[in-house]
Amino acid sequence: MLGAAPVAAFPPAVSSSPVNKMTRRFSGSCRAQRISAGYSQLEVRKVSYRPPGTEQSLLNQTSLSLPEKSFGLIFGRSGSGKTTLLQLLAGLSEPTSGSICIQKYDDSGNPTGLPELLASQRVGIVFQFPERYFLSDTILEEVTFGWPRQKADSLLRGQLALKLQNAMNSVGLSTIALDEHPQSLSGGFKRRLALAIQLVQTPDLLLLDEPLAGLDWKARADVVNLLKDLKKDHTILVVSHDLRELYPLVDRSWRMEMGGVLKEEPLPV
Ligand SMILES: Nc1ncnc2c1ncn2[C@@H]1O[C@H](COP(=O)(O)OP(=O)(O)OP(=O)(O)O)[C@@H](O)[C@H]1O
Repeated sequence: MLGAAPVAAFPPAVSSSPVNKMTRRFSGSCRAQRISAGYSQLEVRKVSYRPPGTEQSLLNQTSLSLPEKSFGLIFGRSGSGKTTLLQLLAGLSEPTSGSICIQKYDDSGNPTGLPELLASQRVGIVFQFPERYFLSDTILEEVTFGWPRQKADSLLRGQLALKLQNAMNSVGLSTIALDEHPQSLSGGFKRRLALAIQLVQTPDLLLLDEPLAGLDWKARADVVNLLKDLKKDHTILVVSHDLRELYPLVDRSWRMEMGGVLKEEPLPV
């Protein structure tokens, strides 16, 4: 299990920094040149997985692709392999075969460069009932778990404080007291905190296993609204049985069939 790591006691940065609100004006004959930025997407390519020491494959040639800043949802029967796939994506286990990578494309949809393997440091995962794994006595310690406690120079301290502030802002927790106990929060706010713990690492991909499980109707609506906001800036892949509530957010969806076979199909709602 996790040991007691030193914790930073950095206060959030005081001033709120508006994110890129500057607008540019072009006058006369001066024209804005279109920059071809392209896009990147997560690609799971024919991934199979057989746990070490077992004969049975839990995933069978699973493939999916999810463009950046999209919301993907995997549904299917209990025991079909959905959580196993999230664990592979998070780098907690290695596929037996196949690959998990990020591929860049130009605006015309042509691949640019070689695919890059997805680094586990770039992935945040929130397990089912994440509040059960809160270990610290304060919200600040929980979010900054593992940060250097002392001897950080002022530049690093400033950067970490900004990361903390951005993460708390993005989950709507910027006004809560950071010295409160995490377990004193309501159910919905505990889920917000669990998301902030991942977002503070600025992941490229956010994986959520049953984000609405165990919440009352109000907290569920609260988390759905939060995910709608997060979707604007993050690539999110969710495993859930709560199809009706998440339906408005979903860009791509897949059914996981028993035996770990994944098929892209619309949500049956
Ligand atoms: N390390 C392992 N060794 C052997 N079997 C495993 C291992 N991990 C998971 N399983 C089995 O693999 C199957 C798929 O499990 P998984 O948790 O991925 O399913 P799931 O679709 O997420 O189910 P649920 O919806 O209930 O969470 C289950 O039958 C599970 O018992």
